[in-house]
This record gives sequence, C-alpha cells and structure tokens, in this order.
Amino acid sequence: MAKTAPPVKKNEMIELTFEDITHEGAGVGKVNGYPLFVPYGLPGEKAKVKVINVKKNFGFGRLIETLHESEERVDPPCNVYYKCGGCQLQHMSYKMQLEMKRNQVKNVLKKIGHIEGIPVHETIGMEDPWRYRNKVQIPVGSRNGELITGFYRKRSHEIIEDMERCIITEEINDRMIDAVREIADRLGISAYDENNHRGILRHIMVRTGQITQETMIVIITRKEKVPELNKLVDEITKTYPEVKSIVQNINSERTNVILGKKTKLLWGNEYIYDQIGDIRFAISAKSFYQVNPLQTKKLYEKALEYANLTGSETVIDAYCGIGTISLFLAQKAKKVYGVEVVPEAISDAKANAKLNGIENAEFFVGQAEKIMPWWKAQGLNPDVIVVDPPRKGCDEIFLHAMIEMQPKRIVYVSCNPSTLARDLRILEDGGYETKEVQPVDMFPQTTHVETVCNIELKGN
Ligand SMILES: C[S@@+](CC[C@H](N)C(=O)[O-])C[C@H]1O[C@@H](n2cnc3c(N)ncnc32)[C@H](O)[C@@H]1O
Repeated sequence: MAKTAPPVKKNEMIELTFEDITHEGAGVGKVNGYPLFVPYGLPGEKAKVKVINVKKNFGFGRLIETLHESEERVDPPCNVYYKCGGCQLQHMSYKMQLEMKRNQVKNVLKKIGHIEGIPVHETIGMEDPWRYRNKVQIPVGSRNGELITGFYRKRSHEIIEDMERCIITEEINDRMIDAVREIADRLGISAYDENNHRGILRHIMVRTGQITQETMIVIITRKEKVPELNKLVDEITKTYPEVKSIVQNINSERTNVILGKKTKLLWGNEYIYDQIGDIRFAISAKSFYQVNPLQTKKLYEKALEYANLTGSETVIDAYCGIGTISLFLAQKAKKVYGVEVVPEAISDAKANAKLNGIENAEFFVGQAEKIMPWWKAQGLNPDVIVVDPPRKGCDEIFLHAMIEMQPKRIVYVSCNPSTLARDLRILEDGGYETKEVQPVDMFPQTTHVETVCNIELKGN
C-alpha cells in the first residue's frame, strides 16, 4: 500500500481553522484530515500558522496571526504569560477553561474507561480565579551585578528578566520575594550560579496561610554559612510584621530539586498555621500542603458528601498525605485509618490530629498496596474507602485489595483524569458502579484538573 506523505512541510505558512483543543490547551486544526497542534489556538478561530514539526500522523505549528478571533479569547493579564511556562490558559475566558476541563474528564472517561451516560457535573470554579496560590518558589540569579528573581523562561533555566509579579500567587508572596531580594542585594549576598556551582542564594520560597495571613520565608542557600544572614533576618522582621517564621534550607547539591535535606530555623516559629473548614493545619517548610485552600475546601466537602457518613462508619483514607481528607472525614465517621508512604507526612498528620483534638483517626506509614492486604488479613472491613493517589493513579494490587474488601462506597479523588479512567474501569469490572463525577478547578489558568467521583458497590 502506498504511503501518503503529510500534506504540509516544515516551515510552510498555512491558514488553519481550529476545531478542537487538546488537554494541554493547544488548538487542533486539520489539513486534509492531518491534525496540527498549535499552542494558543482556540476552537472556532482561523489563523496564520507556521508549521514547525511534521510527524507521520500529526504535526505542530506556531500561531503567527489570528485572522478570525474566538469570543472566548481574552488578553492575558500577566506581562510574561507567553514567556513563562507556569500558566497555559490565560488567553482563554475562565468560562471556557471550566468547560474545557469538564470535557476533558468526559472524554477520557469514555475513551479510556468506556464509561459514559453518567453525570459529569460542571466544573466547580473560583469566583476570582487569580491570586489563589499560597506558596511560591522563585529562582534567584544576577544580571549586571544585581540580584534578580523570576520564573524560568519556558524549557530553559534562564530567568525571565521582566517578571514583576505572579498574578496567580497571593499578593503578599510577591511582595516578600521583592523584599528579600532587595535586602539581600543591598547586603551583597550573591546569587547561586548553577553553571559553576558558586554563589549562595538559590531560591526564595514564601508560604502564606490564606485564612491566618501568617507568612513563612524559606531562604534556600548553597552553603550553611552565609555572610550578613542575621542582618537580612533583622531587616525582614523589623519591616514586615506578617512574617512569623524565617527558615534557611541548605541545598549543596548540583540539582534541579529546590529543597535540600537540612533545614534550620533562623527566626520565629517553626510552623505557620492555616485552616481549611474547621480544621487547623500546622505547616512547616517541608510539609506538603494544598496550594489552593479555598478550592480544596470545596473538593473535600464534595468528597465528604459522596462518602455519605452517618457517624457509625469505618473509613480508610488511602494516599492520605498529611491527613487533610482524613481529618475532614473523622468529624463524621466512627474511625478513620490513613495510609501514606512518606514518613514525615504521617508525623504531620498525627500532629494535626492532635492540634484539632481528633482522636478517631489513626495513621500508618507504608505503601497503600502493601498495607491494604495486611489490613484485610487483620479483619478490617471499611464501609467507605477514600483514595487520593498521585498522578500515576492507584496500583493495580491496591485496586484489587479494595474490591476484595467490598466497601459500600469508594470516593476517588484524582489529579489525572486518564489514570482515573483506567482505574475506574478496573473497579467497574470488579462490581462497582461510577454514579457521578465532579471536576473541581484547583489550578485556574493552568491545564490541571482535579476530579472527585462517587462510586458504589452494585446491588448495594
Ligand atoms: C495527591 S497526594 C494526596 C495527599 C492528600 N490526600 C491531600 O489532599 O493533601 C498523593 C499522596 O500519595 C502519596 N503516595 C504516593 N505513592 C504512594 C503509595 N504507593 N502508597 C501510599 N501513599 C503514596 C504521596 O506521597 C502523596 O502524599
């Protein structure tokens, strides 16, 4: 059979109409059935496109000029949007972002999970989808002898020189990054240079409790001894009363990983506090904590609604992290068992249970796929299991252990619709039925989508 060559050539200029959009937010247009993926193209738009990469069955293009604009196109409010890789959807109305996320969930459930005809609700969005991130970690560099801070340019390690602020992060975090940089610059503290592994200041991290407005500053340095560090701390604390904690983290490795192993308290408290619903959390420099607490509350309330607890249930919270969902569930259940692979997270979970006077939650360190069969052998019979795995989804052994335990209900919280759909197929084949699916927008302006699913044992 004769092979047909792609209908476009590299560097060719074409006119293209976008019919669809990918999960990464690129426009999809076809030339004689051959799909081209073009970042920043929106469905319904016609554009002048330069073909930049031609593969056998699909290609990539660059948007040169929009000839007919979609009504959903908006001016990105961030001045470095097209340089920075952090956000991907600022050129799209928020309404369209929410629709796109819902469609993505629907499509993968159908394509990968062969699940359709069930309610996939409208994505729960934010009233104000800006300034939601409670944490920012910014690289430090130098230009013309001065310290600079900013995110890296897309696919590079070059700091974007004209980045003044990040409008998806809390305003106070922006102000603190500027303050630390200016003071450090005045005191002559040098920036880390990753090419020759010299210099001192690698990153500045700022975390703020959204409810408490307590701020923690983490100064990440190549070595422990830093000249003028005391003066830096002095100036910050005298000028900014919202700062409750200043921590130094030492990272002497040649690595892209931001935080090193050693952390030292320089001033104030080791923890800042924040609150989701009625639960308080103590957050240290290295603790995992959801970056958008407002939306996290909505997500957990939905998970709690799907768990449908009356107070008499035994619940397992698998992949529990610092116990955020477990502590929410514990308020309405008889007993909650949490399992998580990172020992420090489990220490935080136990401390947070204590902080909130919660006595009916117990936490275990280990791989969920190993602890579940052990729990089963011990005679643990949960009424409800809640899972919130990482992007790769649940381990198959874990899914089968869950099926064997026969809980009445499973609540699946997922940050990756593709692995969610794969896992739902296994649960459905094992006698469960997906009843409804709720996408929640935890990360506006980006392509990430979070989903919570209500799953019931068939015939229950
Ligand atoms: C998406 S996070 C959920 C955290 C938590 N539920 C929350 O909302 O903050 C997934 C968690 O799964 C943990 N994890 C990854 N693999 C695991 C495994 N095999 N067994 C148990 N926990 C695991 C990670 O360390 C991480 O804390």
